[in-house]
Amino acid sequence: MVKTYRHESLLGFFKGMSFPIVSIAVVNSVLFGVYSNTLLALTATSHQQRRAQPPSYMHIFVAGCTSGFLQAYCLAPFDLIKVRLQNQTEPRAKPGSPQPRYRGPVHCAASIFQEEGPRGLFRGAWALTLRDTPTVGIYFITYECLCRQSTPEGQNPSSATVLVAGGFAGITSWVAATPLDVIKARMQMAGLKQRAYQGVLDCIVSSARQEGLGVFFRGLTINSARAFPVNAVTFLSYEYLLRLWG
Ligand SMILES: C[N+](C)(C)CCCC[C@H](N)C(=O)O
Repeated sequence: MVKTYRHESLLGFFKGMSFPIVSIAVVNSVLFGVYSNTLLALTATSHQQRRAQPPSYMHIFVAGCTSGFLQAYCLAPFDLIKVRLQNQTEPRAKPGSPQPRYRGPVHCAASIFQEEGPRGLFRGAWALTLRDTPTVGIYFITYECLCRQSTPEGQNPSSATVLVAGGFAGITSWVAATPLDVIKARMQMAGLKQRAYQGVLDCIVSSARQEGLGVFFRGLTINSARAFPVNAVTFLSYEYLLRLWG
């Protein structure tokens, strides 16, 4: 954090932000929409009915994994651009300093498209899918379990319960997701700052061989620190919007 601030000023912390802000609405819409509609297909209960007829944890896990798998492909291009921009560490425009490779998210997308073709925008998508499919299942199971433990049967959880359950769902799912999150980011940077890999398995094996197993938990602390507030607010919005419109 100190180096980023000194090297790139406060703006360094908001690099690559415009795309995630635009994309997170679409990705969350797919994430929560597929989850809720898969539960509707599995249990024939709407969101409101599920408080009185709670789905089984198996159904919640299946719906979460389905949602994680489908939202990964919506997320992949936006996530790639975010990682590429966040890994540009050239100092802010100082005379004589080397210019960063990408001038911004649109230039980044156009450069990847020109240099690597449309498939280039899905670099790291497999690792992202492997990361998100099981961990979104864990995400929703954790949320539902904590809500049920703190809410009388048949009632809606309170705002405090939703915030705490959502926050811990975020942390739990990111703890499970961080190893593959590291691999995903390396696959997305392959060929630029990272050596090119022969695939996800090659990236996992060579990273473990060269840097030890600790490499798979790089970023866990920062991921967890941001995961609580982000997902607490996400679930509160989800619950209240559905109560308003559901
Ligand atoms: C499944 N995985 C842990 C990767 C993400 C689940 C939480 C996603 C949330 N939008 C966030 O940014 O934290």
